[in-house]
Amino acid sequence: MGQPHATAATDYDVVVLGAGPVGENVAERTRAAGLSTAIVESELVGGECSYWACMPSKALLRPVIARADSRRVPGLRQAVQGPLDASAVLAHRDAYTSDWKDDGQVDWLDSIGVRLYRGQGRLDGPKQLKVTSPEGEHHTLKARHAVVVCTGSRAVLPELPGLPGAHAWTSREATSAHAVPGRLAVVGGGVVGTEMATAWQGLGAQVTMLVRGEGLLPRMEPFAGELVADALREAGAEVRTGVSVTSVVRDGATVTLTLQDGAMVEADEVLFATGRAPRTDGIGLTTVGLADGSWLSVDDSCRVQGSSWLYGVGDVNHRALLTHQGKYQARIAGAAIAARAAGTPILETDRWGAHAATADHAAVPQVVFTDPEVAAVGLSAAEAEAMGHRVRAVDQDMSAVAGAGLYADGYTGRARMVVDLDRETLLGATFVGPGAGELLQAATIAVAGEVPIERLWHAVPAYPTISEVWLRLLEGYRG
Ligand SMILES: Cc1cc2nc3c(=O)[nH]c(=O)nc-3n(C[C@H](O)[C@H](O)[C@H](O)COP(=O)(O)OP(=O)(O)OC[C@H]3O[C@@H](n4cnc5c(N)ncnc54)[C@H](O)[C@@H]3O)c2cc1C
Ligand SMILES: NC(=O)c1ccc[n+]([C@@H]2O[C@H](COP(=O)([O-])OP(=O)(O)OC[C@H]3O[C@@H](n4cnc5c(N)ncnc54)[C@H](O)[C@@H]3O)[C@@H](O)[C@H]2O)c1
Repeated sequence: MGQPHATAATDYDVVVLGAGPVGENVAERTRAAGLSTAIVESELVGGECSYWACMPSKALLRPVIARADSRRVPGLRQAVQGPLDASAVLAHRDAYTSDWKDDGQVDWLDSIGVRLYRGQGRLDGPKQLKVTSPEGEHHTLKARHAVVVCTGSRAVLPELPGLPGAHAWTSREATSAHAVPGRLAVVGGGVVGTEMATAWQGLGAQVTMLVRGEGLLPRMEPFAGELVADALREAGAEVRTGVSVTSVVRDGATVTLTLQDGAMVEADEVLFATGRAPRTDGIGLTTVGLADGSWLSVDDSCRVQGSSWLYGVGDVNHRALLTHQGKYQARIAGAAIAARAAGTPILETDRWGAHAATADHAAVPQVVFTDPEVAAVGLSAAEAEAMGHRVRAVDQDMSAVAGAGLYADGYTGRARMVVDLDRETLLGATFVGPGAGELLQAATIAVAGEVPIERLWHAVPAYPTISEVWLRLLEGYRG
């Protein structure tokens, strides 16, 4: 075997570490601005989102939700009573991950003139990275203007006796498994837990959710978690709240979880959906005065606090762990890097300026693809009050809207808008119900646009769509 060899340093205007959706978008923006750009990736170009998160999870969920929706339509219900064809769903998921191959995304990087370095990258002092390729080659990359860390996040497992030997699932296994387990225990009631419980219960597993808090989706309006828990139970899952797992033991095909009251839960697989940690350990942060393994604290242009050249974009900055929000940050950071490289004296970093990711604070949209779907943007009523806003929450039963009744027999859903009483604009909105995800963009525009209620009154929803819930909410506010 030959000795690993080092190449001479190569200079680029911008070097991006991590080619997930966010790193790809930063590179695309800086290239479009005429800056030479290299990107470093240790696994697959496309990142967590393409292979172990958004794409495979939604490919698993779509048939589950479509079947549930169909069963609520008179005349169609009886045609969709059978089980899903799980192997066809898993094959559909495999197609969405391109069988975990990134050729298409590599070709795209090539087409936009971004140089890809495959391997593990780490900072090596200011504006410099070392990359070790899978073949053991070492490359030194120097950045004239910016290094952008987009290394994302990984699942966190709690420290529990027995867990290391229990072959527990994280989000990676939950999105890439090739067989439906008979019994699946899901620990954690956040977004990953509720989506994956919905998917695998729908695919035929017997799911038991073990949630230590009072309910599901604790960061959203309380009715969101309540409606999702009701629906999961109706689909046959067990949802246990206020329980903590204290140990895990795997014995062959069976995993046994012990709870704080001594009760035991047996399953074939257990998913820990208990949050995320930054993938910043071992990437050389200490060589630039930062703590190894820390989330990167950034300003609104996504530049690391106190640095003139280091950026942290996407999950790694912990502002909003969502693909679309990371890609938004990538557009903002890309523009800021280009402006600074061009010597622009003053950047537009004021609220809603071209170089400020203001929406991260005020208008983050999220759809949880459960049945019912949960769609939320901006602040919940509790968050708005905690931030000192004078607010009024207006609620509406979505089943009262003609379009909802037509969409599904016995439609169950609820909507809330949170109004800033001082400005008479929306601070947030939440819709929970079948098909609710597609209602969200209108709310995002209202929140990000700070559209006054008196003008929203003129935005007439078409009859008979579920969007007429807007009219009911506005009537509820205006009386
Ligand atoms: C199960 C699940 C479902 C989700 N569903 C959705 C959804 O429906 N919608 C949504 O908006 N968000 C969703 N998310 C969140 C979304 O996946 C993340 O917000 C998104 O992937 C973040 O993108 P990123 O580019 O910052 O990081 P990542 O996608 O994690 O990409 C980081 C990349 O950096 C690479 N890397 C790391 N360290 C190094 C290194 N030292 N050298 C070289 N390369 C390195 C990694 O290999 C990876 O390719 C989901 C998350 C999970 C877990
Ligand atoms: N559709 C989407 O937009 C989507 C889908 C999946 C994930 N995501 C993103 O991925 C991120 C990660 O999701 P997640 O669900 O892993 O994290 P999360 O933070 O949303 O939920 C984790 C849950 O686990 C609980 N928990 C933590 N430690 C625990 C323990 N030891 N025992 C029991 N419960 C414990 C927490 O209280 C929390 O409720 C989210 O922030 C979300 O934005 C988005």
